Amino acid sequence: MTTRRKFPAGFLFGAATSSYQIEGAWNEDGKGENIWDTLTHSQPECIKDGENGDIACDSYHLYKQDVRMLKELGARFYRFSISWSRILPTGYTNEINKSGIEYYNNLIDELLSNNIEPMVTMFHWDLPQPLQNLGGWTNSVIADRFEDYAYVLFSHFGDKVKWWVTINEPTSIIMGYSMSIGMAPNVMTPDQGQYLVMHTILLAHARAYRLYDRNFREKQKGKISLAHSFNWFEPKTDSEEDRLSVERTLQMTTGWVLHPIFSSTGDYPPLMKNWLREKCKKEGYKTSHLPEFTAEEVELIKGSCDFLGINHYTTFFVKSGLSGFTLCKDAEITMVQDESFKTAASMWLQVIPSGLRKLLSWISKEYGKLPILITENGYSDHGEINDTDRIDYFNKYLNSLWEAINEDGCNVFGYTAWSLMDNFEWISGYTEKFGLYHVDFSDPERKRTQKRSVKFISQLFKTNEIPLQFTYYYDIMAAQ
Ligand SMILES: O=S(=O)(O)CCCN1CCN(CCO[C@@H]2O[C@H](CO)[C@@H](O)[C@H](O)[C@H]2O)CC1
Repeated sequence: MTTRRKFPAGFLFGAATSSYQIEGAWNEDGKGENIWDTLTHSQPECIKDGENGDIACDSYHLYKQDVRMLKELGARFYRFSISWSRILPTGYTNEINKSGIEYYNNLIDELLSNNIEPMVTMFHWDLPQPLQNLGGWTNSVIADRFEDYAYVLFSHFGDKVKWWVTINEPTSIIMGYSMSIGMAPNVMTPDQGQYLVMHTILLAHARAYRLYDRNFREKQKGKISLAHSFNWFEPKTDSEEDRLSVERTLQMTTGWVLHPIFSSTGDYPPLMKNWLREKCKKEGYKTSHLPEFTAEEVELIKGSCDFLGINHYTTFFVKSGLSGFTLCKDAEITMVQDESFKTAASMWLQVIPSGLRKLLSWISKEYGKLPILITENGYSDHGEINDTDRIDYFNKYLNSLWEAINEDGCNVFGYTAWSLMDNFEWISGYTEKFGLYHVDFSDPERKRTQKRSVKFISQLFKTNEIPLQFTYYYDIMAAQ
């Protein structure tokens, strides 16, 4: 299209990373061990290239270079995560690591002196190992530990940090307790395990939110959310059973997280409660795998977000029944891909931009015009400097976002590119690259180099308008 597509005035553009993926200094200056240190050291076979985050991008020492890159991008904010075990080496607040506090204060001050807003993710998967030894997120006591950790963060950084994301991607965290794909802590719990993990995560998130309400909000005036991984789903065929499968998948992956927080009733989605009660009974279990919230817990969680953070990458096609890959076994559905769409270096990531507009409209229909921040969106390749596929991806997804805002009236107030720079991509190690900046992991200096997509993103960030000279034609989904 040749029409100029401008985002609303004041639209917030930024870039994101996470502590374990970029910092390195895994055991430096008093940092404690976390579950990704444990996994990559004791089970390197879980990682595609056997690699780890011991050094990663070495941002613990090179954070000033990272801020320079954000400045060059014209980023309004930087979404980074704080390593729980760098602040609290044992996970408990009996020992607060001064060097950890100092590192994040230095990073925050460097950002603020460059007019870049710090946006802090409190937990991005790197749980202190001692807390995993208690059972990790399957143990509801972690909600208490998370509230204590939140108190330390609000007290030390809340005067300068006005944007908080409590927990990154609850439905990805459960993978480490329920799927044998190698995500930390890589413990296979019985089927009930993933539901205990989500139960604790929702309580932990809400406890941090209410703590902020009670002790900090009046003085610090910040905003808090969580970041939900929301990949869209399309029915594989237009059969009734495939369309029902999509609705069931949406309720049992996204409703699982958002219904307790954003629905008028709170609590888990009725469809999910009924489906699991029937399924567990049929399979001979005494009770449903889904734990129950008390009435006060329903109230504690309901409304516990000032905005909604959405991480979106791709769309899956869903058919009923279990006949292959699925991210929601209990929904009895299978997720397939359509080879007519381009696939990134990450096999799970297909370029289907219409999915972003559709999921935003689904949220509006389900929960109303919530203020939404896209907290992650990006494309992976093998580290090419001339990353035209990444530009094509951003161009298409930003057009889809623009249409959701301007044609569907969705209340999206910002967008975060994943990621500022190439980094440790979890079980894919360094074999898949999401960065706007290339990082040379064979260079002890971890040299950062601008990729071509920086030209596209920096022009977007600075003009608030989708650059036209990069325009490619939309995929067929958007045309339908
Ligand atoms: O192939 S499978 O589907 O069986 C599992 C593969 C592992 N998935 C990949 C996608 N990730 C959600 C996105 O994960 C997010 O997106 C980024 C890119 O992945 C990460 O770097 C960020 O840390 C994370 O917030 C969850 C873990």
